[in-house]
Amino acid sequence: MKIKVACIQMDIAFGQPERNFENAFRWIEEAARSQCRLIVLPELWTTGYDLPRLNEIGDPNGEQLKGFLKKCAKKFNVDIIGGSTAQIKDSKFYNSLFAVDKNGQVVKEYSKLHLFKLMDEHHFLSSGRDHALFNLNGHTFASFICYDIRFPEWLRKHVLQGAEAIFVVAEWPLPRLNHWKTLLVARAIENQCYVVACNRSGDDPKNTFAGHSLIIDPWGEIIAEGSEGEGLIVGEIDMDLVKKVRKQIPVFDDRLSDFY
Ligand SMILES: NC(=O)CCC(=O)C(=O)O
Repeated sequence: MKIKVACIQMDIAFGQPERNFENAFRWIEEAARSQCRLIVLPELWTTGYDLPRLNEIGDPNGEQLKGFLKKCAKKFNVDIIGGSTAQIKDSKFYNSLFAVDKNGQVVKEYSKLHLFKLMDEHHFLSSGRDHALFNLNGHTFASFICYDIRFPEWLRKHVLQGAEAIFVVAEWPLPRLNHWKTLLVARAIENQCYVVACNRSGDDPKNTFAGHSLIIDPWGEIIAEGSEGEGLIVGEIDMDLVKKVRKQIPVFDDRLSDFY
């Protein structure tokens, strides 16, 4: 089965959810017009890293983002991995991802496990406790948030439980572009699965972001890559290729799990 996917590599208006919802809607409309059936948004795209103002601009129980995603999914008949939002839950803040299918059903909620100290997340956010696995149209996928990709064991755990594609939503800064690309290609090769990684573009008061969203096949080939600016990064993922690569080099049969 082949799926045309789009990463929405958008700029984010700092601390201005309304502007970001308008911008995201335009991009989703354009992706749907380009026949993309699965759409991915970046990390914390509703607010950016305006963490000190989350009391004011955070999303209570993620309802604002979920409502938006459900509406877009049904209107455009697309599945959406809706990036993440600063969710307010039980008086705490989480960096939470929601995925919604084309019928408007929420199929996944995942809150970022590894908080990134360099961007002050640990001062404002709580770490999630969910796994990242979900089912979409008969396929098992897993979705992670930015810094999570530096923890190969966390991603591997999900692949061992059946993930055929890994989705990553990010706000990854430009000075570490080399890490972004290298880590993502490595995650695709070692796990023999697709990696679809959506980064933001633009600046906030502290960072310039890298863009360079990537779609990488299970052989580690980059099939689509963004520039630094805003744009749609589009590619086709072929779930049969995952099986073929895993057959050609049977890493999962050859693992010696008694040793590690
Ligand atoms: N938003 C993030 O988690 C950024 C992670 C990052 O930049 C890194 O180098 O890791």
